[in-house]
Amino acid sequence: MNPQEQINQLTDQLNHYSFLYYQTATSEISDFEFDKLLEKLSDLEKLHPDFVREDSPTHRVGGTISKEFESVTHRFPMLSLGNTYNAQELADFDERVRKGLNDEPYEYICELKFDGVALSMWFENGVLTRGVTRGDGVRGDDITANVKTIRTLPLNIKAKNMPVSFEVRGEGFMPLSSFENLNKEREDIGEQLLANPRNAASGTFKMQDSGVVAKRKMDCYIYQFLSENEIFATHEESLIEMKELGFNVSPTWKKCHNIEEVLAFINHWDTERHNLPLNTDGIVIKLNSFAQREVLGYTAKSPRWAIAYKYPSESASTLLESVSYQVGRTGNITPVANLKPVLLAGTTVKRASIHNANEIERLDLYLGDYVFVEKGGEIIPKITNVDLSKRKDNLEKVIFPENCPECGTSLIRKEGEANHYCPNEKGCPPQIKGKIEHFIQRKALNIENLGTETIDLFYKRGLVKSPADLYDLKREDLGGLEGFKEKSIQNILKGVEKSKEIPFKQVLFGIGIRFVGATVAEKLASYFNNIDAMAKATQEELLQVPEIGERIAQSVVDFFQNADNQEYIARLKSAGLKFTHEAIEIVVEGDTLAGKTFVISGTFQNFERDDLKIKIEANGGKVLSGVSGKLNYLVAGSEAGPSKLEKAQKLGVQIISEEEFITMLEV
Ligand SMILES: NC(=O)c1ccc[n+]([C@@H]2O[C@H](COP(=O)([O-])OP(=O)(O)OC[C@H]3O[C@@H](n4cnc5c(N)ncnc54)[C@H](O)[C@@H]3O)[C@@H](O)[C@H]2O)c1
Ligand SMILES: [Zn+2]
Repeated sequence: MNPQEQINQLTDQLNHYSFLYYQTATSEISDFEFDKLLEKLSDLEKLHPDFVREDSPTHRVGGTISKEFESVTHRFPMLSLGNTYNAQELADFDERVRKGLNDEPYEYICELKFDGVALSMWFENGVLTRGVTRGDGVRGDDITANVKTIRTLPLNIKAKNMPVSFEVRGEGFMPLSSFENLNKEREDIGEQLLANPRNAASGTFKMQDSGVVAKRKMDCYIYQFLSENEIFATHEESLIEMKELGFNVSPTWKKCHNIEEVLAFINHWDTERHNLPLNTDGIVIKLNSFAQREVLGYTAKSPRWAIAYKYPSESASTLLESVSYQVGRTGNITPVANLKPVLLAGTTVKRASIHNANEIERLDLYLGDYVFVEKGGEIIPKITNVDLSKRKDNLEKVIFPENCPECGTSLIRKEGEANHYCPNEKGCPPQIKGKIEHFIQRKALNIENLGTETIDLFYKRGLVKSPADLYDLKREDLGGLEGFKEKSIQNILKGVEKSKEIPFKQVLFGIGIRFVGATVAEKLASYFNNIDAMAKATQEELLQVPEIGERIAQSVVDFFQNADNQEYIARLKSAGLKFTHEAIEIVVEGDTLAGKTFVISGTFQNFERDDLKIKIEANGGKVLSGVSGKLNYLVAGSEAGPSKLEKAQKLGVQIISEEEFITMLEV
């Protein structure tokens, strides 16, 4: 291949990876490999400037803008960062800075490189007016409503000495705890898990429904202040002042006077960063003085006064021994690689997920291959690629099975879905056992003393094939079981008995309707009050329930139309489970709000929504569901529905804040 062909090939290849990375949040190669290819292209371009293509990834910021949001032109371009992977490249950077500044003294500020999405927040007269993504660096998506759901982001800056208009930038992220909760919820309802917090964050910030974004408890670390006239002399000053103003500046930054101190910072955080509430993938080293930054300037893609040092993502090579196929509660089939144990980032890895059939095809796996496993931002290690240099002849190709490995039923793959699943809901053992495990979990029927092994045993003995069978269990049935002492038998039966007191919303979650997670079950329970009303509801009626969309509505309708499910519910009913919603008893506190009507919208600092409702009713007020001309007050929280606000304004309904509501109570 001649240099021009090579440049063409690399350009196409890198643009392809970038497209996947930014638009579909998937990576076909590791970031390290991507950056190596980019460096190779950049080197070739320097040698052959005539062949540089217009669409070269070396001089463009990677993202794009999407159709779903209004696009906004940045007042100051939002650039990327140059990156390095080793101390030598870092020393080279330092050398360039030193030369560029003609040996003047200088300082660096080191920060962690937070692994999320870059956000830009505009303030006018102290008020947050816009939140914008980086996009292609010149224009980004206006995602103001979503950005406003970030609790740590002040919506209003009171300080007097601020410019009329200014901008702060930072990294929006999904805290690891939110990420884990979200995946737990998805697991509960049999949905595909999200790969890593960064993808989850970039997907979440681009959602249309900011109510859903609010629930995901996103956060943002602020690391940059911008205004037309520079008001700070150094980056350090700006960080201190922004913190003072109430912005969420991570306290992890440090001033360094030379590259040795920078290296010490890098070493310190290499291990320490794993204790932070979010993923980080490196360190950002920035020149402290703004005047000196001006001197060094920018390339088309990144500032010359800053650089990112990326921690090499830990990767190991090991033998692929076999692939097993796990069947989930909802019939999802997940291929899992069984590996020769290998040490990776301090833990021994024996298994790695391969996600689905597409991934098997992409990797082109053979049993006996040596594969690279990486932990990256992911919780479960994954196979990134095959070490082809070690591939032997006559290996057996890994082929995704056509039949369920547990029950033999032909697998199904719905159009447009990546996953295969086993449709034999009623007869496939792991699906049956999975449903029972789902049913007894703490958030559902909370039956203590029943573990996976016991369920397995009960199932094998033909004692329990459905959660409903639990309620038919008798002392005598369990008496003959090996290893069961009288005491544990009694405990199990007691636990089953106690579950009859569990509130309807938890029972509804426990019965395991597809896509009905704990929160959705709660919404449905309080809307319909009992299971019969819900079972009779049409798709249209279900869509009236707050936050219930097409997919859930359809799944609920399908569930209740199925004769087996009807019998299942009937059995649970006759066992005495609660199928009626018991409204919380309201304890009267006073009558300050007597005769007044309220609609609640958004989220609140001092109350959960339900508590706010109780508070209003306890003080004699009435809560309505929709805004009308007769309504007295709309209590608007931090992400109040725009349509409700608009309607209230039109109809002249008084809109009050949470604080104003609290003051009303104090009168
Ligand atoms: N694997 C793939 O297929 C693939 C494809 C495309 C890009 N990538 C990866 O993405 C990288 C390019 O992404 P990029 O352009 O967003 O660059 P980048 O993520 O390497 O660096 C720039 C970004 O860092 C973030 N950042 C975090 N903490 C910061 C701090 N303290 N100060 C300043 N900025 C901070 C900002 O969001 C900024 O936009 C590549 O180097 C590559 O590793 C991978
Ligand atoms: Zn099966």
